[in-house]
Amino acid sequence: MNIALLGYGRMGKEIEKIALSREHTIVHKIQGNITTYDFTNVDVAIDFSIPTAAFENITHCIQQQIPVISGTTGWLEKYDEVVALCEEKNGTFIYASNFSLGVNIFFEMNSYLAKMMSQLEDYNVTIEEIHHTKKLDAPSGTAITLAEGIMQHSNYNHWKLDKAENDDEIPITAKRIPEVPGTHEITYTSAIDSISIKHEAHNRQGFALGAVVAAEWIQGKTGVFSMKDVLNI
Ligand SMILES: NC(=O)C1=CN([C@@H]2O[C@H](COP(=O)(O)OP(=O)(O)OC[C@H]3O[C@@H](n4cnc5c(N)ncnc54)[C@H](OP(=O)(O)O)[C@@H]3O)[C@@H](O)[C@H]2O)C=CC1
Ligand SMILES: O=C(O)C1=N[C@H](C(=O)O)C[C@H](O)C1
Repeated sequence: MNIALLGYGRMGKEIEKIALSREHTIVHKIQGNITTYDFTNVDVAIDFSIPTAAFENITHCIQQQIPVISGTTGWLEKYDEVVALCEEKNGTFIYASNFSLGVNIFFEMNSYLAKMMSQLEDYNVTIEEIHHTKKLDAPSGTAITLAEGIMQHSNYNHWKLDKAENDDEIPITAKRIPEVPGTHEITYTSAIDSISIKHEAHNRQGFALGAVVAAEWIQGKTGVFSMKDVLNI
């Protein structure tokens, strides 16, 4: 595949390594103003840029009929607009707050646990995420996806950064510690005990591999997909 990297920071560089090891070619490493690049020979664009650039990057590719994989977090208020454009243009798009296989298994565990806990009123849930100090957004996209998974199966209706103010809010704590690639923990606490599940990334390889696998999987397909589709879980 000929890949255009939209964003060539920590993730862009990690994706390049994995893509080259799987015999793909990087045709562009785009760090700004996407409109100046020629997409004629591009099979797929992989966007790991910054929250303020993701929407323009993604919509530009959809307009040019280039399939897009996006892992950028912090721009999701415009997700529905991207879906609408994709449908209008018969385009191809995958967003995932987290592309790693481990976290996608963890998402399933989170839903299963939320279902079991939904009848147990003595327990309150909290989410904690820890990331490196260069991260621009808080809470992490993964923490938001985890909160959404809990809300689907419980009486919680919102998430709230730091302290919850109402009973139907899931509090999310975001900690920033140098060099941490990404840790997420969900804890249910009662007066009697606590139950926790945790995912800890040791490096960025899992995120990058998942994004490249998604780019390979999406070839020849049209529509809006998720990592659940890619991994068939
Ligand atoms: N879904 C997932 O699995 C994962 C998602 N992420 C997310 O991916 C994103 C990138 O993370 P990370 O690589 O660590 O961040 P970095 O800051 O290391 O990289 C972002 C890069 O985007 C560049 N950039 C700035 N403006 C644009 C633009 N208009 N178009 C393209 N690129 C641009 C930046 O350039 P410059 O420095 O010159 O501004 C920088 O090199 C974040 O939103 C992060 O949360 C991260 C890991 C996993
Ligand atoms: O910024 C990061 O580094 C990460 N961002 C993603 C997120 O916001 O969930 C995924 C991963 O945890 C690393």
